[in-house]
Amino acid sequence: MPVRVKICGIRDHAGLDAAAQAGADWVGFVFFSRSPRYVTAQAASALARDMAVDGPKRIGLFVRPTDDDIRRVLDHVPLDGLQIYDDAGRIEAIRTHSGLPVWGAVGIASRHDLPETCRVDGLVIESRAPAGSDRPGGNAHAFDWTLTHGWQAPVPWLLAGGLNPDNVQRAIQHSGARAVDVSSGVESAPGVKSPELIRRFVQAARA
Ligand SMILES: O=C(O)c1ccccc1N[C@@H]1O[C@H](COP(=O)(O)O)[C@@H](O)[C@H]1O
Repeated sequence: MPVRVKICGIRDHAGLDAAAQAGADWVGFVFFSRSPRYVTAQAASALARDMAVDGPKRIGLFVRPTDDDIRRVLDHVPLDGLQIYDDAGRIEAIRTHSGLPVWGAVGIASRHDLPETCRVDGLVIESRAPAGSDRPGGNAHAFDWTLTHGWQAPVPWLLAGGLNPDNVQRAIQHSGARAVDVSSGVESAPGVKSPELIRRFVQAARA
């Protein structure tokens, strides 16, 4: 099974088309207004509705959302799953209410942060946000990939944080990840996806 790839922070058709043509498994839409990758529900709807049924699955990323925040987006955008930054109990509740597959994001500083049990559909394992950052992810910040080596993950997981076309293969080898997630590392400027970097990233992850 090839390594699976998520391209997060899609904001325009150029990025979306590049991700789909490169064969990405998932694309992410960021519904967090402090992010340079923020998209409104209306903008994401225009992108998501044009996607082929056999193309990448559509993941909505939320940071500490209320149920209404999620409902307002789902009223417009046909999402296939949610990526949530919140505490474990709240993420499980969102899974119950939304009826969609839910991935919980977990910031890792040491091996002790890796969950041994959970009640979600997947985990996004990434570095803790650096001090002073106003967002919990999307900081182009990597952690020690060997921390996940040999971890008995309770559910499928993605490796994220600071990945790019030049380091993704090393990251896969050191971490043992079978799925990877990237945002900053495939951009020419914050929030601007580069079709060329997207192509190179997917190719490198699957090499
Ligand atoms: O991309 C963002 O701006 C963002 C904002 C808030 C939470 C998460 C965010 N992005 C996610 O963070 C990881 C790693 O991103 P990067 O490759 O280091 O930029 C990834 O899951 C993004 O989807």
